[in-house]
Amino acid sequence: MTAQSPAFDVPADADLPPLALDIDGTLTTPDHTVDPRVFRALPAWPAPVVLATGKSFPYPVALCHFAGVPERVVAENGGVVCVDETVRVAGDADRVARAVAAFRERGGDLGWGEADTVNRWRETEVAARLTADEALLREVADEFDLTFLDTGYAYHLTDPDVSKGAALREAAAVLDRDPAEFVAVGDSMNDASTFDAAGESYAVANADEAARAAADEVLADGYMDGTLAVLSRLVDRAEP
Ligand SMILES: O=C(O)COP(=O)(O)O
Ligand SMILES: [Mg+2]
Repeated sequence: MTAQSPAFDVPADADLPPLALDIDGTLTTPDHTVDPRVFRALPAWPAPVVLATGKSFPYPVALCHFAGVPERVVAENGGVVCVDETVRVAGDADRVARAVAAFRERGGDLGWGEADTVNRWRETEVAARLTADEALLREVADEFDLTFLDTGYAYHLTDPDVSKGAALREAAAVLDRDPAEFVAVGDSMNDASTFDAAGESYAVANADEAARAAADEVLADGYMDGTLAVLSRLVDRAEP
């Protein structure tokens, strides 16, 4: 049986590697919406796919749910890992909360408004809008010993002990896979650790400097076009 997708055919019995895919900038369009081809490509892939994002836990879970694929996700830049029925949460959320309190006391605003659905379900780190006071965020990150990340979509204050890459290693263990079996695609500095953990890594054309430097290869195509180019290449390579 062959599952059809707009960009490639994936034989269901093809020997294809597991994937670690970033979401924003990698599975999306330049308008920040999910590229509709994701809903064909993910279910067609015969090996495990781990979605690794800086977004909070419900976002990648919802994407898996609506794409009809198993819930295999890394959220909050590695703070949360959920693979099949296993969930682990790591990182010093109290320290992050104290850093946010200090940021606010000094006049900072995370920039998401009253409902703040960006942070509402966040368990281990915090995200600020790119319009937030970057210098002040960097100041409190230093003071509270947190990592400052600029993904191009948001600023994050994250426990330095967590990363997408460390989380991918944990996800791989649950899936009984070697992290080196994974092929990773991403676009930002928060994907560099994923690229280190995976055996093969690609930065899409819209990637930032840190992702480009960490990737094995920088793709000619951006966003989902770049990601699909990798998947097509893997399918071609697997064909006898
Ligand atoms: O949440 C962000 O800032 C970016 O999300 P991403 O890791 O899926 O690109
Ligand atoms: Mg991204």
